Amino acid sequence: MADPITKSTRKRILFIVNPISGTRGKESILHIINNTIDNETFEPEILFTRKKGDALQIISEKIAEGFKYFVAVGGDGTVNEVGSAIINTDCVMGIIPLGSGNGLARHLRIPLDAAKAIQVINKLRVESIDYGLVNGLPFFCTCGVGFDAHIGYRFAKEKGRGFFNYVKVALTDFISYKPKKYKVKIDGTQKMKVKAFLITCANASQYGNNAYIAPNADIQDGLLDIAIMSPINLLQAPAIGAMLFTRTINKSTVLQTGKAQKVVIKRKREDVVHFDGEPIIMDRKIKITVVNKGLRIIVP
Ligand SMILES: Nc1ncnc2c1ncn2[C@@H]1O[C@H](COP(=O)(O)OP(=O)(O)OP(=O)(O)O)[C@@H](O)[C@H]1O
Repeated sequence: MADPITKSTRKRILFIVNPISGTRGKESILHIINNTIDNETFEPEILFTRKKGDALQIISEKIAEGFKYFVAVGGDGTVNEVGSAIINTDCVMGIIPLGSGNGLARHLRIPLDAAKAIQVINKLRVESIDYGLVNGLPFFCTCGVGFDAHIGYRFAKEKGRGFFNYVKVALTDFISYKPKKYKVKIDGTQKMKVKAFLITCANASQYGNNAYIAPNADIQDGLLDIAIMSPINLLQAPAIGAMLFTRTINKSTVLQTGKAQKVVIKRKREDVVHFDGEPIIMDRKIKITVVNKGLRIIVP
């Protein structure tokens, strides 16, 4: 008599690889995933994106096929695409951090080594984290206006990726960048007019590459950390840079900080905004809010 057909109880997991993220080639990742994933728990499939925005389309099709686990293989832009596709669902995101900055993975202490990141996925410890919305667009690490948005815009046009290209763009543009005037309203009550080098709303503590703009950010507290940096000159820049990387920027006199559920920023005209380092031109008025624990994610 033939064996009865048994339905697999393995969890279907899709690895979505962004081939252009970071500086490393992605050929070896296929072997690393296949050799490391726990095949008793998971039934893996691996797909490469072909263009920006692909992940959203792929994920909506795969949810219909019964997939619940989606792994972003790339940097914060890839994490943003995968995360945005599954917010407020019972789907779960994993990360293999192969990008340039890897801010969310670093915040969550997901190992930067691919095999070790997959071992974290195998353990399947799931937590819910907050995400932000900037004029309706989700972000998981940071969003902002000013110099960081300007650099995101310039970096997106660069052919090369990676930390050194990022630093090259930042150093080249620092001298010519002109701080701008903003009206800021925090939680509907606190109003201020500022001239700022940048304004960042942080869900996670860092931009990526361990550059901590909001060292005390808690990704589960239902609040955004606001950082308003006053205009700085060339002489101040090295010390400010050092404070970013030593988690002490919140002690600097050039930074005003606070926590909020809602921030409204008004500028003179429409201009660039970044969400997780991805640049986009937005209206002069930007509304930034936070959704408490709206994304399920695998953490160490
Ligand atoms: N196949 C593809 N071809 C071109 N661009 C892609 C493709 N797949 C995704 N993208 C886009 O590539 C951009 C960069 O990806 P990602 O942010 O993951 O890498 P990164 O910039 O090197 O890392 P990080 O954001 O951590 O600094 C994102 O805007 C993403 O949407």
